[in-house]
Amino acid sequence: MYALKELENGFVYLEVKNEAAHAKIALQGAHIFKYENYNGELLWLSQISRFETGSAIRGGIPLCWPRFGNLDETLPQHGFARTMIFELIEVKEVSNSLTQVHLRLEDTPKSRKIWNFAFELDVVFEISATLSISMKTTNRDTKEFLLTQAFHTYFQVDDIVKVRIEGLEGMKYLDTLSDTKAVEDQPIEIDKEIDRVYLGVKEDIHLREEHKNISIHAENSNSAIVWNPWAEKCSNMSAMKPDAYKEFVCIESANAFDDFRIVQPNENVHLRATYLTQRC
Ligand SMILES: O=P(O)(O)OC[C@H]1O[C@@H](O)[C@H](O)[C@@H](O)[C@@H]1O
Repeated sequence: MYALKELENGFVYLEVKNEAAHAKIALQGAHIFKYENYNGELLWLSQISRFETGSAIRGGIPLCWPRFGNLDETLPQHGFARTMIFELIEVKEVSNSLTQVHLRLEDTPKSRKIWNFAFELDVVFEISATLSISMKTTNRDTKEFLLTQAFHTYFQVDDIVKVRIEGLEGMKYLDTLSDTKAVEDQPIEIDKEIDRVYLGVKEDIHLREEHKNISIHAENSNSAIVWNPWAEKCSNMSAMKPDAYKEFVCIESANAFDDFRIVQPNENVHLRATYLTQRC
């Protein structure tokens, strides 16, 4: 079953339930903020996140589009899609345990003021025993445009200091905190602030905890970001409780930095990620 729901302030989201999973997707930002299957909840959501037009939800999977990060001073950090209202194109109950949700954003006078291109951004979720999300960017303009993008996925974890991230060993990364480059020599464990952009990513990434493994399979992505703000930054961030950094890690499948795309008129670019959860 699925239903469109509206909060008192007019904020609209789609609720999907099938035999395999339960999900909630806001029309603002095509932003999934809940996905639960028989292995429990996948996504972290801030207890104090605002659900209101114009501010991005803190948690779930914000879409960074048409920019990842803040290198382009002409655009807001992580682009503008996460605060735009998408159109719900279709919900397809493919089987008892698979629901497809298709949302679309097109350029508007408002988006043209921020980024002066004609485009379509099609986002498709597959809600089943696994979660998959894809973004298809189509250039509807007469001139090419540059695209960087990411699924800014907040994974819920039991305890950040017990997390181990595998699959990025041997990868080059840019440490954006020190603005230095290095090569990852071992699985990642987190005991302080981390903000790294990995390049040349080819393999699946695994987020391992004592009783849970999450595998991230990305398509058409050669970059990934690992981020946790840790205590000091967390206490200064919007819509985050001071201790929230203990409960999540962001592992973002991206086309970021050197992994940017140039999209020619009438061409499109796909980015897709699939998340598989396992109890152990
Ligand atoms: O607060 P925002 O705009 O959602 O960004 C959160 C974080 O997003 C991450 O992707 C960036 O690497 C961090 O530098 C940034 O702080």
